[in-house]
Amino acid sequence: MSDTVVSIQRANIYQGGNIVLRDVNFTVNKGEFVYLVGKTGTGKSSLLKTLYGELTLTEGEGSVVGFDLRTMDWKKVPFLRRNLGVVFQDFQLLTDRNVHENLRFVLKATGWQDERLIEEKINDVLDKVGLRSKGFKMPFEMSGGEQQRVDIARALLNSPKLILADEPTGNLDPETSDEIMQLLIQIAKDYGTTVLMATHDFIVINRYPSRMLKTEGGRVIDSAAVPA
Ligand SMILES: Nc1ncnc2c1ncn2[C@@H]1O[C@H](COP(=O)(O)OP(=O)(O)OP(=O)(O)O)[C@@H](O)[C@H]1O
Repeated sequence: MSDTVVSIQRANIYQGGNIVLRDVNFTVNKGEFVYLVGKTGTGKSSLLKTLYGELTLTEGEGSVVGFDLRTMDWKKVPFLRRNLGVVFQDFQLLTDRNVHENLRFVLKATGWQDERLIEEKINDVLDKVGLRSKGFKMPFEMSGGEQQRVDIARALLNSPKLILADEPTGNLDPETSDEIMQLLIQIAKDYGTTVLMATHDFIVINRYPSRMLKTEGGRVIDSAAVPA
């Protein structure tokens, strides 16, 4: 049981009073790499938002990295978020400061105080994404692929058990998408980090096949639950 990182059971997910997904059932274990796919408007973002506490789960059961989504309130959301890494399509780096300062900002905001540990952590995550020598660069001086690596480094700062990635290759050319995919898969393998990645990119999925959760017709279909 301790290997379960995400568990959603009999969940109904709503947006603005309308049901978007019903009777959602799946679990994801430590170190798994899982795609979240589905046509536009079928509920991928709603599901991700439920997992990171932006949408409240009101029906069914859910736990994410040990947090019970049913008892989640606004006071607990920051604690949940500290145990997650979230990676978006559009990087969302602070444009007025360099890479090192971007990472430092997040650590400070999440309660880190010891300067030596902060330095060590920043170097550690930059190493993990292959950007050790680029800490002084401003975001606008970096390529899209490098910015996405910084975003992944930022997601790794608090050693999350789970990374939620929303279209992380959406703005990248095929070659750079490959590099980012290899990095995410490597992170899952080397550190046992679970990755749940929403994507429309079937080139990526075909090159790096893995378990898929598909939103369709108001349901979530789990490729792991469908007999071959
Ligand atoms: N804040 C909101 N209020 C009301 N309805 C919403 C809200 N956000 C999304 N919806 C509706 O919920 C449904 C699912 O939207 P969602 O954003 O989860 O889909 P998606 O699969 O992530 O789409 P995309 O791939 O375009 O991001 C859609 O019908 C959408 O119009």
